Amino acid sequence: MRVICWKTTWLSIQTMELFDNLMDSLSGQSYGVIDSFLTSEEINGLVINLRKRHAAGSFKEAGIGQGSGQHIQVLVRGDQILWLEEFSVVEIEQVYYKKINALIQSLNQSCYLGLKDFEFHYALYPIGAFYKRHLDRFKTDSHRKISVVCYLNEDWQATDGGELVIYLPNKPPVKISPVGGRLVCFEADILEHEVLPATHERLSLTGWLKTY
Ligand SMILES: O=C(O)CCC(=O)C(=O)O
Ligand SMILES: [Fe+2]
Repeated sequence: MRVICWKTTWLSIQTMELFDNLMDSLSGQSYGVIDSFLTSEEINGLVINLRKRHAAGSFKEAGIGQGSGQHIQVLVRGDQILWLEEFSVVEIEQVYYKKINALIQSLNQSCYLGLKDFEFHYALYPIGAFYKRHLDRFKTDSHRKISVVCYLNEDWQATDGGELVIYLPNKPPVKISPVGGRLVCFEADILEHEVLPATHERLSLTGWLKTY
């Protein structure tokens, strides 16, 4: 369990505006997007780290379910993942965590979400891999409040596919392209979503903001 250090974070006016827009969107339609949450240097650093660990064989086929009930099901999801561990966090991951902590602080201050913890994994979707329509929150784990996906694909084109499709109640689904640096947040227990296959490897950092 990670302990979040509630240091006062000084956010730029621009970041505050981005967070405010995200929170409006989250409270209005249960999802929100921040473009350019990461700079291209940050994306680059994370991708280098992701690729190094992938080459070292640290990634595993992602499973479905939780704990010992987890099983691998390529017909449902075809991504490979690596969880970020608290004690092996390299500098560039700390930069990411710092931004996530600032976001958590804003969400708690404005939306009273009581977020205290988070967990993230790298995800690599090989060409053609997908993740069928699903809900992120496990039936037995009500602590995952907000799902957060940050994309690490530089030069992603609309024709590359790999969109995240979010299914909204009583509205047409929304398709979001996994453009590098883009951050998508949505309510983990409310919005079903899926990942469409892509014509390129699709990289991301995916995680959850939790109440404990
Ligand atoms: O990568 C995405 O766009 C979403 C991933 C996802 O739904 C998940 O890992 O649960
Ligand atoms: Fe998901």
